Amino acid sequence: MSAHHKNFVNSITQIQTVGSQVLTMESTITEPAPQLGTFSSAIQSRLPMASLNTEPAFEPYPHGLVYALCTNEPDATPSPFSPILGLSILLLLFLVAMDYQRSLKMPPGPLPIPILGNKWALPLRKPWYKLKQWTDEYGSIVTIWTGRRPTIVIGDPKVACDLLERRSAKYSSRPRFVVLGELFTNNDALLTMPYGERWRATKKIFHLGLCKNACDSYKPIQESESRRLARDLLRDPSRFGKHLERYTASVMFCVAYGRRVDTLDDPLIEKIYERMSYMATLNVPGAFWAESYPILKLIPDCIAPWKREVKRRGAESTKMLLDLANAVKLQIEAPESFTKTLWKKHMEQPDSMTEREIAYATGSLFGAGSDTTASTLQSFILAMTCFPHTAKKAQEELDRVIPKSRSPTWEDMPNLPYCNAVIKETLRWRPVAVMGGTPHATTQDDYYNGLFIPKGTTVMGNLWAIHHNEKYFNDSHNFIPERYLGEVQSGLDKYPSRDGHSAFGWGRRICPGKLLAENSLFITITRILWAFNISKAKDESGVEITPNIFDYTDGFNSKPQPFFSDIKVRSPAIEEVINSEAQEGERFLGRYLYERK
Ligand code: HEM
Repeated sequence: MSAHHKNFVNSITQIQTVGSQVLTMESTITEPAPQLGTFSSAIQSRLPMASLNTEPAFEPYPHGLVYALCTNEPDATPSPFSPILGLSILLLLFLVAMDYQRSLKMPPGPLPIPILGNKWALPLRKPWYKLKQWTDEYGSIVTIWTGRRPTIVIGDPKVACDLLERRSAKYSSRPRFVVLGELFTNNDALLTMPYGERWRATKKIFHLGLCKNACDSYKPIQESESRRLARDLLRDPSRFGKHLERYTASVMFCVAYGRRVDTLDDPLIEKIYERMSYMATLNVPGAFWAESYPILKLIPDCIAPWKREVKRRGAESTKMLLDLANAVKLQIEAPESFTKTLWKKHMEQPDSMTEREIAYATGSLFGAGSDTTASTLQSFILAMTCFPHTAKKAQEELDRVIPKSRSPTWEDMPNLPYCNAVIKETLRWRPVAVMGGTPHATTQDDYYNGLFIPKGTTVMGNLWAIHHNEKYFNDSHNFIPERYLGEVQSGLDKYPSRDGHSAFGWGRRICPGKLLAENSLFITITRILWAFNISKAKDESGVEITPNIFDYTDGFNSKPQPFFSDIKVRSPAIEEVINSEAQEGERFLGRYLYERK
């Protein structure tokens, strides 16, 4: 019997002492030690993992009920509850036995409490650290239990490609999202939609607006907005995070609705961002008991304030998306956009999609595309601040290829291998969808290397473990673009996918906005490197401020916490080009600044 299975047997006996378990089995989250002095020395010496000073938050545990069931003393007076109690205990034991049988064949994992699973051991804050720790302990494929629902956590890119790509016919659904999917969006957003006919039809709609030809047609928007971004960085470099957010918001708004975002103070944009951050809180593993016990969804709204709130916000959000889509319908003179294309199709074939589907398709586009790209760009600035020698190498390449009189363009892409490697390394080093984005789910039973993966299993590719797997990337927290130029990979396993990272996910559920995002990353990253020197900012006493490369936000998408960076234009000649190109960009974008009716 394996250690894992012995654990499970032991755990059955622990059901009666579940209360004390909760007190004693608190987990410690670990992450690489924050750098105190120099970052590079910390990296080189691979400092031991240190405790986070923030304790994981635990929710109240309903152990009282289970404990009462198990310790009920026989009563002298026959009680009408005794048969019910007896039956409940029998049912409980039956379920425990079934779970045990099933788990014997499944990949190993941490000790679950029967019926309750491992939820209590998974911290709400930055769960990807704990998931990686389990990968290190149990292997590249680990089972954890959310209530009685199994989740497979993958920590090796080869396993992820074997299952999520090569066997994508079985691995392309989504788990049940009781709160975000069913209560908040009624599963109308592609991201949480289960695999099937409806998903295929919606995916076709996305393909229409995000295929290579469509993406080529968006390039002038991306180029013009990135010219404006360069001027923003020139005028007010300390607010670089906000400028990057405005850039991606504007590109996505132009693509989705044909209207640009001139400032993030636009109340509409504030509302959209507020919706997105609310959605991110609904998707954190362990945040809602109804995810582990979907039966809780049936509690009447009047006694479930959490449910009332989710539904209220869902209705508000649908109204906002419908208003946005309808504004385009009414605006005949609005430039071409994803929404306009869908309305045209709707007019030709009214049955092809509903108004709500149009609203959700374009709403998902903005929601999935703006924050992800902006966060990746912020990670790029963080990398350039902490690893300035890589920026210098990229600038040497740019200076060789680009004449002084202009900034980089799409045509330069094949001649800039080092810059392309910087982009790949950014996506590997700090993937914004740090736990692999929305998890997949299986639609059939399967076996992998003799291990059973039942139908309905949630499957998560933990990018934090996959992109920092030392079998594929040595010194993985060090920013080394040369990995993608074949210079330092010797002795390591070859990464199993063509990109050399999995930042955009896998198989049939791979990010449909990948090409649009890659285009944005190319045009902004090369422009920033061509135009600016990026270095550590200094405090009032002239001492350099070293940002903490592990200081990232919680939530579904993780981005760097605000940090200081010194961004300075490289020469007066470049400053002149930035200003004149920004003017041209503004002229082009004029058509995207129409008044909403
Ligand atoms: C750097 C930027 C981006 C990153 C890192 C990223 C990453 C991801 C990841 C990891 C997934 C989950 C894939 C999976 O389940 O295997 C995903 C899904 C998705 N992404 Fe992106 N994404 C980015 C930009 C975009 C953009 C620009 C758009 C839209 C134009 C977009 C739209 C979507 C949609 C709609 C899905 C859901 C697909 C489905 O469930 O079938 N993303 N993305």
